[in-house]
Formats: sequence, C-alpha cells, structure tokens
Amino acid sequence: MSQTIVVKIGTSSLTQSATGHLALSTLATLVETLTGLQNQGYRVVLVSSGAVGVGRDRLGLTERPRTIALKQAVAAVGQGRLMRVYDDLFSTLKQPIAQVLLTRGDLVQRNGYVNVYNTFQQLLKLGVIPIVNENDTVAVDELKFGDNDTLSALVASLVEADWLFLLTDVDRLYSADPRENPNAQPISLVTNMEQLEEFQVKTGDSRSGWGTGGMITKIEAARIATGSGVRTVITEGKFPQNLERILQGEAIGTQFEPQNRPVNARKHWIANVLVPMGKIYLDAGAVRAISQGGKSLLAAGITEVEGGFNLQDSVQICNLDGQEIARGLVNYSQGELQKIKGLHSDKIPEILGYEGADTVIHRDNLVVSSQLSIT
Ligand SMILES: Nc1ncnc2c1ncn2[C@@H]1O[C@H](COP(=O)(O)OP(=O)(O)O)[C@@H](O)[C@H]1O
Ligand SMILES: N[C@@H](CCC(=O)OP(=O)(O)O)C(=O)O
Repeated sequence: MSQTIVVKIGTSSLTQSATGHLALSTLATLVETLTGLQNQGYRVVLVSSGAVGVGRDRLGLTERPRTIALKQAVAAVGQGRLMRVYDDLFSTLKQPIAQVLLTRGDLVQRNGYVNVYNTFQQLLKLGVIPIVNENDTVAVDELKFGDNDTLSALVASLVEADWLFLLTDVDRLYSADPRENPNAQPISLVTNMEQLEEFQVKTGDSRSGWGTGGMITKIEAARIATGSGVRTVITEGKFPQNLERILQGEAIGTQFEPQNRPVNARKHWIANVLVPMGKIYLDAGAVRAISQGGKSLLAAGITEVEGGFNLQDSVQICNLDGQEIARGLVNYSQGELQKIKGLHSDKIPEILGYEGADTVIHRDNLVVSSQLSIT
C-alpha cells in the first residue's frame, strides 16, 4: 500500500515577512513537490494556514485582527483567495485538489469523525490532494483546534498517515528559541517525547509575525502524531523540495520517531479529539484500579467533581494532587455525580430514583495516560 503524507505549511512560510504578500516561489515549489510525490504514488494531504494572513493582505490591514468577528471576516476573504491561488498552481500541473474546512465540532461526534475519515479516503482514492484548514469563519472558541499544527496532527492520525511534515520558518527545533538565544542547540532526532525534557527544550511564546501557535504547538502536534504512529518532521518551509530528500532518508530538520500505532482508534479519538468538559477526582484506591488494574470507574472512588458536563461528555480524571491520570466518556452528568460520588453502585437507584449505569466510565471509554499520550 502506498505511503500517506500530511504536509502542514504555516503562515510564516506562505507569506513574505517584509510585505505580507504571498511567497509565490515557495508556493510554486510546494505545489511542484507535492504533485511530484503524488505522481510517485504517495497519497498527499496539505494542511494550509494563511486564510487570515492572505485576507489581511487583500484588505490592506496592517495589524493582526484582534476581535473574533474581524478575524473571522478576514479569514473568509483570505480562504477563497488562497484556494484560488492553489487551484491555479495545481491545475497547471493537472493535479486536482479539494478544499476541506474543519472545526473540532465536526470530529467530536464519533459519527462525524467516521464521516470525515470516509471523505478523506474517497478523495485520496480519487488521486485528489485535499487542502485542509480550520473553518475559521464559523469556528467558536470551545470547538476550535486553535492552530493548524494540532489540526494537522489530528488529520495525520485520522488518515493513518506515515509522515507528518510541519513546514515553518526555522530549519528545525532548537533547545531554545533561536531568535532570542544565539546559543540554542539544534535537535535532529527525538526518539520519544520525554527526551525533550532531557534536551531542556524551551519554546517561550515567541512566534513569527503572523504565525499562530509558535513552536509549542508543533511539539504538541508531534506528540499527538507520533502517539498515533506517524513519523513527524519539523523543517523549513522555504525549501519544500527537501521533503523528497527526507523521504529518501536524509536527516534534514528535526525528526520525531513514531510510537506504536494505537490499536484502538476510538481511544485515540477520546484522548485527542474530544474537549474535556470537566474533572473527576479519585481516591488512591480508584487511581490504582484504573491506572494499573484496567478497571472501569465506579462512583465509590470519586471524591470530587468539577465542571458542567453531561452524559457522554469527555472528562479528565485526576488523582488527589490534581494530576490527570486518565480521560473518558461519562455515563452520568455532573449533577448526578455530585449526588452519587463516594457511594456503592447498589445505592445509585435509590438516590437518583432510577436505574443508572453500573459504571461511571466504562473501561472501553477510558484512556489511561500510560496507554496513550493525553493532550
Ligand atoms: N525551541 C525553539 N526552536 C525553534 N523555534 C522556536 C523555538 N521556540 C520558539 N520558536 C519560534 O517558533 C517560530 C515558528 O512558529 P510560528 O511562527 O507559529 O510558525 P508557523 O507560522 O510556521 O506555524 C519560529 O520562528 C521561532 O522563532
Ligand atoms: N487557520 C488559520 C491559521 C492558524 C495557524 O495555526 O496558523 P500558523 O501558525 O501560521 O500555522 C489561517 O488560515 O489563517
């Protein structure tokens, strides 16, 4: 079966820093490279930022839009313009493309997730290169990916990609932001995410003029993607032709080695796609039963409940120190749990006045932190 690659390009690479106009030569090289890879038999997905940057340039705004409404309006202007440029360039090479605009809300319902999965599969089967962006114009805060690094990692996981390339305006990850620290050490290979602590990587919150997430969201993306078995590379967007060399084995940029692909796609979805709506705190016995015993969560081990969650929402499960040890889908609302926390399951019908589920979170809907990387 052919390999699948997801390439994410950030605003900093798509636009010229001096003028804010599109970086046409970079875009043209990217289009040539991706079409070349597609012709070699790779299945290719492009996650492209730039809606806000291009819209801002089109409208002649000199500042980053601050209000949500303005940002959403600017993105609406820029997204169409950006796709027009991509379509012109890809069409010159006879490569069909598709626009896929997503919000987290499209993926949080399990059937929505499966639907998007099927659409991607169909597009790739047709030999199309999907061009993905967050649907900035309609996304509301609670259901935003917020940055395209995270979005690209979730897409890479969804399409079961072999590679995720994060193209940006630095050539690789450094031990500190190279803009601010001239002694920052380059990092070529990360075999597991704990190594980043050994390398003492610092990201600060610095980012290029129009970028959104900075380096921290790229590391987070690498964590999600490698946790799904996707090899991830941070490399410079100015040289898209390097993708071919990396695929041939050259050590360019920072490469993050993939962990084993999780066998359970549903648990990956719970851990990485759903937005937790509350917290449940457990006593030490319940923490052990869940973390080491592979058990379902029962009401008896719950000490405290926080947040306004409903049945089937995702919640964070914490030990008494507040450290997250698992995440899962609840069978009770926050109000119900307040009443039954600490009680034996036999007591639930009496207290609530109806027969509830035996478990607060069934183990099939529970992801412990050692099982999968939790965001
Ligand atoms: N440890 C680090 N290594 C490399 N770059 C870093 C680091 N910490 C912060 N950065 C900054 O992250 C920036 C890239 O992020 P961003 O501007 O969001 O790019 P993009 O638009 O490609 O998403 C770089 O320009 C760099 O200054
Ligand atoms: N969805 C937004 C981009 C969000 C984003 O993550 O931007 P960047 O840091 O440049 O990759 C847009 O198209 O402008």
